[in-house]
Amino acid sequence: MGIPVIDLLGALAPGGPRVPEVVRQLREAAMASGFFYVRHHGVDRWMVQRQFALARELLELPAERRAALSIRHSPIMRGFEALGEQTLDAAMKPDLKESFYCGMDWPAEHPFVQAGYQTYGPSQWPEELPQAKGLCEAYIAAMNRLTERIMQLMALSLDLPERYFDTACREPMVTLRMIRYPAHPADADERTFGAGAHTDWGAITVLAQDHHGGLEVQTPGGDWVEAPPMEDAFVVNLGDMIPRWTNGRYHSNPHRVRNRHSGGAPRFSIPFFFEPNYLARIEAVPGTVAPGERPRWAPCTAGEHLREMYQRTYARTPA
Ligand SMILES: O=C(O)CCC(=O)C(=O)O
Ligand SMILES: [Fe+2]
Repeated sequence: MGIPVIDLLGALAPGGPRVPEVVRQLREAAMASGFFYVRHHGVDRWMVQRQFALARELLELPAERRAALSIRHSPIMRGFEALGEQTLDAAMKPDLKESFYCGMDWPAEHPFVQAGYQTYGPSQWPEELPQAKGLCEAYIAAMNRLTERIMQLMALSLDLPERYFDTACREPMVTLRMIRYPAHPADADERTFGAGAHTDWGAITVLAQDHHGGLEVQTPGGDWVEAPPMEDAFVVNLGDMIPRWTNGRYHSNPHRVRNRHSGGAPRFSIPFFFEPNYLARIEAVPGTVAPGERPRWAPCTAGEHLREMYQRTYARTPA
């Protein structure tokens, strides 16, 4: 089973001619692995290319500069993650990747910033790259538009009103991550990964990957399939909040990365993580719990859910 490709042409705006067809395809993908490609997604190609160029510049800053702007210095995990700092699959070795995390620019007086809530606070921008903040914020704005639309299509796919999730998605928790994976070592054992098998934690992840490949996705049957790069397409996958929101009807499947096909070059990828508002209540939506049955998950807030997940893989507690 491959990963389906969903063409968003004619479905990016409410009332578009292809909305019913896209909603059907989305439902099918969400009930299978929770992974799909999107084409004609409305994000300019040059914007994605520019973002990859920036990812390279960021992750090629001298190691001591990156260490000075480490996520360890940020209560909300913004900044640079070093090689081996995260272990996405606790049964495996630490991940062979390094990354830069940033987010939206919230005003210091916003109540969520004041409260120190995860994701709502300042990023750490390197002064050597003065263009970084503007580029990332523009990219995040484009990703926000795309994900908000995917959430609307998802609402339709659950026979809910198109704007059902809009309120929960206001002032969302978003994280943009730029990752560099060194080439997979020739002598690596089977416990070595660029990113160990994991599910994403939020609602929607939109991933731009370079041309090297290396992402693998677990199918509902348990096999691992490659999610090869596709020009001008993003890989979209559902995170753990979606099963919680749909009482298990939609899936967030494990995936992992090994940079094995690049001929020794590093692999870059840019995942954008979209989660609802920190205070949004995540509980089974209407129509997903059969009469007489109990929901599979206890309700929680989106913030509680995310906080628990960071704690598990970084062995530290963000706000
Ligand atoms: O680099 C990739 O292709 C995937 C990264 C990923 O799964 C993540 O950051 O959650
Ligand atoms: Fe992931």
